[in-house]
This record gives sequence, C-alpha cells and structure tokens, in this order.
Amino acid sequence: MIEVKNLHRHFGGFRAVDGATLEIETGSITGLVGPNGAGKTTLFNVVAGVLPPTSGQVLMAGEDITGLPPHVLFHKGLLRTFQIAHEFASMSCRENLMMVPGEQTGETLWNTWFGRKRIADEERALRAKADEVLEFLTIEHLADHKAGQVSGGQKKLLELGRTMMVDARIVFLDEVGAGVNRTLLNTIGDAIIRLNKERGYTFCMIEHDMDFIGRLCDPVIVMAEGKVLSKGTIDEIKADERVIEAYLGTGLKNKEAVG
Ligand SMILES: Nc1ncnc2c1ncn2[C@@H]1O[C@H](COP(=O)(O)OP(=O)(O)OP(=O)(O)O)[C@@H](O)[C@H]1O
Repeated sequence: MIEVKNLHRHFGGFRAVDGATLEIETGSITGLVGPNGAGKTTLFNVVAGVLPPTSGQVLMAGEDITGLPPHVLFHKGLLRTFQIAHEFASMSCRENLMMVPGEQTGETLWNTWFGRKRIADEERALRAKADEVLEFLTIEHLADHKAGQVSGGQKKLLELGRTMMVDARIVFLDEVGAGVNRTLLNTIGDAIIRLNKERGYTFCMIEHDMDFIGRLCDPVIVMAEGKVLSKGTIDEIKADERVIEAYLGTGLKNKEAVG
C-alpha cells in the first residue's frame, strides 16, 4: 500500500499540492481525477521522486520513501510511465523495451572483455522477454518498427510495456488515454486489467476520460485545489455534490449532459 500523508508541494507562494492525504491499496486500480490544475500531476511527480515535496510523507508498505529519487523507487518496483525519449525514437520498439535498465552484465568494461558468452545469453533472454511483452500488448507486429513512427496509442502501449520489463509492483500512469482512439484505448484498458489481475500490478492513474475511469478504476479519488475532495466508486463520486461543484463549468455535469 502507498500512503500519502499531508503532502504539500508549493511553487513559490502557490500551493499546487496543499495537504493531500490518500491511500492506494495494493492490488487496486485507483483512479485520480479532478479539474485542470487540481495538482494531480504534481502529486504524481512527488510520489514518483521526480519532484521533492515541500512537506509531508509518502510511505510504501510502511517504509518511508519520501523524496527518494526515481531510480531507487524503480528498484523498489514503483514506476511512472514516461514518454519515449526523443533519442530512443529511432530505435525499434523491441530495442526500446530491451533498453529498460536491469542488471545487465554488459554494462561494465570488465564484463565486456571477459563475459561475452554471458552477455550473449542475457541479450537472448532480454530479447525473448521483450517479444513476450510485445505479444502481451498485442503489438508484436511492431517489434522492428521505429518507436518514433508508431501511433500515439501504440506508443502508450510501449510505455506500459517498459514497466513489464522489470518487476513492477505499482505503476503510475499519467493520462494513458489522452488522444488515443477507441480501439487502442480498449487494448490499453485490457492490458491494464490483465496486468492487474494476472500479474498483481497495482495501478494509480490520472485520467480525464470518465468512461475509461469507470471501466477500470475502483476506487476513484477526486482532487481539487491541491487537496483530496472525495473518494469512492465512480458512481459515488459522480453523485457527490462537492465533486460536481468542483467540476462546474467544464466537468461531470456537462459531460453527463452531452454524453
Ligand atoms: N513547475 C511549476 N511551477 C509553477 N507552477 C506549477 C509548476 N507545475 C505545476 N504548477 C501549477 O500547479 C498547479 C497544479 O498543476 P498540475 O499539473 O499538478 O495539475 P493537474 O491536476 O495535473 O492538471 P491537469 O489535469 O490540467 O493536467 C497548476 O496551477 C500549475 O500551473
């Protein structure tokens, strides 16, 4: 379980995260929603070690992980997906997966000279693992395509795939559904559900698409103005007056009206 306790992250005098307290249960797919500027991404960045907090605490299975850098959290199994970096765009999808840092022998000069056979074995295993991940995500046909040339939705799948190359326990997803067509969105949703059910991944995901959230997430946490406003099932939060009020003008009420 991840526990966020009275977390603050200020930018100058501005309180982007202003005393947020929440829990992400192990084994859940927890949704994080809220109007624009509510502080969701900032909270993610603090939990994932990308930004230091102003104050407050983050615990993982009872261990204080506040402010630990991303690579340390990575080895504890806490990951957030990142867009495929520009410099990896010209590598193939398979190579992008194989690049995810692990305990590769080939990384030191000593091993380069003296462990050729071991490196070859590891490379084969890594390649097999990457192919297995591509197959799981139903994009095995893209193995040799350049990562920079696949569609936006396929890139999102690849980002998800990178978390499968290591032993992820909890994965933070920031708007995996943004700008993705319905068919691919369903594929991404299926992959998330299968990773959760079959491989025990815990997810916490920021998402604006309420249908997508409703299909995947329980519970859903609502943030507004840097704080947690409400938590419940999708139906509970949709019926919560405080949530409707926070979204007024752009949010749930309008979405319900049109959709
Ligand atoms: N580095 C920064 N410096 C100054 N202000 C920032 C910085 N990062 C975020 N903010 C401000 O903090 C507030 C919260 O932003 P954040 O991106 O966390 O919200 P969000 O809930 O993820 O919004 P959205 O749904 O629009 O992505 C915003 O008003 C934003 O302008």
